Amino acid sequence: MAKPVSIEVWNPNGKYRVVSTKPMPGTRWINLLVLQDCRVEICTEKKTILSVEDIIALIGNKCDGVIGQLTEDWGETLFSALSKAGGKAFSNMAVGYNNVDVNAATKYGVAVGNTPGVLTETTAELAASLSLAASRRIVEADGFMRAGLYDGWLPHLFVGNLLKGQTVGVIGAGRIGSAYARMMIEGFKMNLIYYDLYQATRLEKFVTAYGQFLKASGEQPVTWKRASSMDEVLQVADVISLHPILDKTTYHLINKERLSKMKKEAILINCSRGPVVDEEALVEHLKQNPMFRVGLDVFEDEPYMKPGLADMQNAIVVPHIASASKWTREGMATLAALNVLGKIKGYPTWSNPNAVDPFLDEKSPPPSACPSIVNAKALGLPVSKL
Ligand SMILES: NC(=O)C1=CN([C@@H]2O[C@H](COP(=O)(O)OP(=O)(O)OC[C@H]3O[C@@H](n4cnc5c(N)ncnc54)[C@H](O)[C@@H]3O)[C@@H](O)[C@H]2O)C=CC1
Ligand SMILES: O=C(O)C(=O)CO
Repeated sequence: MAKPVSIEVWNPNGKYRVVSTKPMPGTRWINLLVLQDCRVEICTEKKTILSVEDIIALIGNKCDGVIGQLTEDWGETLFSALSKAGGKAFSNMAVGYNNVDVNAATKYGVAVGNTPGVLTETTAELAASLSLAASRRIVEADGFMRAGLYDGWLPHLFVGNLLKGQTVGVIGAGRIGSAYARMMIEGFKMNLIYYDLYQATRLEKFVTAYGQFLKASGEQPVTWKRASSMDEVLQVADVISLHPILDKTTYHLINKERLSKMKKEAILINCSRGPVVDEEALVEHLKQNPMFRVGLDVFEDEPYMKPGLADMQNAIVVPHIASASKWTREGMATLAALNVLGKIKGYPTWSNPNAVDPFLDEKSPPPSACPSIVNAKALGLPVSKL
């Protein structure tokens, strides 16, 4: 770091120094930290992505914990700097933590938090929005209107796909993948095929029960299938949505060969992480297959798009906004702050990171626990009995 970064300070005389690398939505997260004797320093630098050097400067000589962002490279260098400054806690303001070297954090005794659950429905809603926008060509049609090209109703104007009765394919049927699947099944009566390393039992039960309900109402029941391979999903589904974590096993999960297995008129949605898709291969596929459509919230080299993608009419692109609802972003800030606070105060970790609601209830104080620490086991941290 060359020069000091600009900061805003809350509770200057607080005992514990907590740094947030970005201003975050809402004030509850600040109040919770201040109430527990933290001096909160928020980086207000007008630079979207902070470098490792910027963050080292923010950490300084004494820092108890940091709340960071998914755009930052939290590896050996930063965890070593944080540990030298006496820090024992870091939390991403995100559920995904592929930007964090968890082993390095563990080596330096730093707990790594993330923010599961609070963004499940919001993210799934964006995936559903992109699915609808792509199937009904909403963005193309909007551009056509604004360009003054509409001169009357035509039988062939922006004809898209009907979702009802088609098959939705989910790759990675965890929290978000399952929530998305439910929206598409319940909302549009699509059948489900999914691929995950684990069985999505609750999702399967839901589809079975919903299918029975539809049948009892005299309607066509919906069905589900757990695919034995990802390729089966690609071959069968009309709309495919990607929701796995990003790791070595999911890097370029969708590549040239896999794209070629999908239906020519399929829709591919990605609200997981950009590198899950080989974006260059995708651009080529979009060029060769004009009826194939994609809805992308994430990109391989964010904030950039691969050459040619922005020119494709059959692609809808939005800037990583899947979790961007007010309630969710405020909740993410709260969970991230409570992860850091909990570790500083020596609280145990919450027993179930899939059930973090008690931390989000603004009317009552949060439990004395860290909502979600991903290396809790490796660090031997106690588990909350609450
Ligand atoms: N675009 C955005 O703004 C957002 C993106 N995300 C991304 O979504 C990801 C998923 O989040 P959650 O659903 O909360 O996580 P989760 O852990 O509940 O679900 C991930 C699922 O992926 C599955 N999986 C892992 N490796 C796989 C593989 N090789 N093949 C197939 N499935 C595999 C897991 O078994 C799990 O069921 C996050 O890790 C993050 O990267 C999450 C929130 C917002
Ligand atoms: O939480 C995440 O992983 C995101 O991508 C932003 O919500």
